[in-house]
Amino acid sequence: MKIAATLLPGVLVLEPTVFEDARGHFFEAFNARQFKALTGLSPEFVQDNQSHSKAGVLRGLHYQLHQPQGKLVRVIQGEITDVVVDLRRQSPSFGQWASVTLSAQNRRQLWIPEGFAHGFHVRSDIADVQYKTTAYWSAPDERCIRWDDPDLAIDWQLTAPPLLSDKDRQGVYWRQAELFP
Ligand SMILES: Cc1cn([C@H]2C[C@H](O)[C@@H](COP(=O)(O)OP(=O)(O)O[C@H]3O[C@@H](C)C(=O)[C@@H](O)[C@H]3O)O2)c(=O)[nH]c1=O
Repeated sequence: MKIAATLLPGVLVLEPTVFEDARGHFFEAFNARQFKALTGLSPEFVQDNQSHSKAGVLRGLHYQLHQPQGKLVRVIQGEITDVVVDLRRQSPSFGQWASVTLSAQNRRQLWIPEGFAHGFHVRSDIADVQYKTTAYWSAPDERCIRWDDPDLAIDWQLTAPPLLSDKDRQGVYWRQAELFP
């Protein structure tokens, strides 16, 4: 497993070691001991989520306010632009965003600690995205920031208007977003 930093402190890119043979390949998608050795962290994951999306779908930017979720995200089919926004008031990168291409081919995983809003845009015909979370989903605790907020000015590298959920169309502007207590 290789690890690389991103522009946002605490957000990490992990790349598993892949063993190829005549049958195909094998890799450990998650190994708690190795994760701790590389990151110093021992997150307790309580949910494994999986979503399937069509080309052009954009989900986000989501976070939970009182029960924040750390997320370990990977793509098992297709390719996405994965985006995080730092909502941690004390952080040197507060209000900044970073994006990483995650695909079934590059097998990269993004570790997003608690304190970030998260979203992704699907660049391939379909994308199956799988992510582990450190807190349970709580509908009343969910918040959504607009993906196209002009102050955040995220470069999603879109070539067409994205396909959004009704909920995501009603995301709030960054300036009005509720921040972690
Ligand atoms: C997130 C979630 C949704 N659901 C249900 C609610 C709803 O009926 C259906 C679809 O939910 P959503 O529209 O919120 O799904 P989606 O827009 O894919 O939401 C996800 O987006 C990405 C970017 C994230 O970071 C995730 O944390 C999550 O917020 O699934 C659960 O049962 N458990 C969950 O953990």
